[in-house]
Amino acid sequence: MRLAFTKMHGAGNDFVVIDATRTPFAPTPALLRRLTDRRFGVGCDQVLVIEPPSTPDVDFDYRIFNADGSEAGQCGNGARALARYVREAGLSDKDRIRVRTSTSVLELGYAGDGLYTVDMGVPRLDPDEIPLRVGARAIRYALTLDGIGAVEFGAVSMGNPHAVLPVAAVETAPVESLGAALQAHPAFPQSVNVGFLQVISRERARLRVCERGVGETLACGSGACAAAVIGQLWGLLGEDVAMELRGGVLRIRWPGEGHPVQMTGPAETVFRGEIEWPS
Ligand SMILES: N[C@@H](CCC[C@H](N)C(=O)O)C(=O)O
Repeated sequence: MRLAFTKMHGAGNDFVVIDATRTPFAPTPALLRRLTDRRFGVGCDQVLVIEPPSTPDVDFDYRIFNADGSEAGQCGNGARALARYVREAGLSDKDRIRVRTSTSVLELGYAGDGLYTVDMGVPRLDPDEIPLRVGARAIRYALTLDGIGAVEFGAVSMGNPHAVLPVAAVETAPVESLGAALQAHPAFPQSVNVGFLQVISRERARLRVCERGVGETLACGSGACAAAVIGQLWGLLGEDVAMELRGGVLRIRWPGEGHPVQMTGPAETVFRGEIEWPS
């Protein structure tokens, strides 16, 4: 059988997009490995699957699989790629579409100049919703990690769990080692995406993210939203922030608690292809 796919990226966070709007796609772990593996397969951080809507209030369902095969509830960069895919493939003639992930409903649209905007929904700050096992909600949490010591961070769910750590310089931050240690901590029962945030001014910050199920990526859209929310709650960032990631810049707007986060950034199509499956 031949499986058609589209390789895309959003600020360097790369995807294999499968259009399952006409033909159902039920990925096995082996097929996901073939699609995500950068040496023995196509290669990507996430596989994104577009499906027919499961409820009438959305245009499409949107499933997200990390490189390790785990399924995630949110992918902000992927949502911009999806908005571009739907436009290019002529799957909808609407200016804005609504998509359902396993945890969230997102609204996506073209913003002009090659940029796409995603309404990422209202950030969830209650520890039970993240989920984070620490007791009461706080602006900063602390955990003691074996061989590392005490680590302070903010935490939020953007439809997936995020921890955000303040750093003096992202270039020297121990992204993979500290990221992996926090991801394995029992306080995060579903693991966590870990962002390292360097604030430059109230409108500008740098961010590196160790993603759950992947490792460090060139950009993480939900991570950029999480960092903007936590940075604002800490009183360090304003409502509009240019978040500089290794693969590009995302603009994040959050008017404050109870409001949804808007993320604007690029989405590119790299190439289209087919694989034989099973090979
Ligand atoms: N790249 C993403 C997030 C993908 C999912 C994440 N690794 C998780 O497991 O929650 C983004 O742009 O938001």
